[in-house]
Amino acid sequence: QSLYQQLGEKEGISSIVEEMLYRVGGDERIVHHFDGVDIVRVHKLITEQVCDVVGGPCEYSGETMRVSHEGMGVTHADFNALVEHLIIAMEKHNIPVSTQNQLLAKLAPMYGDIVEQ
Ligand code: HEM
Repeated sequence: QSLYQQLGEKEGISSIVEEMLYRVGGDERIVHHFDGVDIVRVHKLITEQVCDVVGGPCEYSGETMRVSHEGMGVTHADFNALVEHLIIAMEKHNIPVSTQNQLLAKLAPMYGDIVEQ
């Protein structure tokens, strides 16, 4: 099974990202970054991006990570908080740890373009 299939394909990814964003919305450490943000659009774009980087039949149509997070002042702790919610979301969807780690490894290289402090 490909990583894309292990994550439940587009539908599974969409629902994992939804769960992650829902949890981010309740996290007072980082929710301020999302004030005034069109969360439906961000959900669509992150789903598309994850689908793309895990080899699914999607083409990410959003901005680069550097441009879209520029000036936000996302910290190391903020980044870890979001990843924590992603892990919990994957746990809730019964994604095996080895699969979780494969997705995290695909996202890790984006760290330098997202975190500014
Ligand atoms: C691996 C980690 C992350 C990934 C893969 C990711 C991915 C994305 C993507 C695909 C977008 C849409 C880009 C576009 O507008 O074209 C986006 C937007 C955004 N991200 Fe992230 N992101 C990550 C981490 C974070 C963190 C840690 C924060 C803050 C705590 C954050 C806050 C935001 C906000 C506020 C937007 C909306 C920007 C806007 O529409 O004005 N992101 N992210």
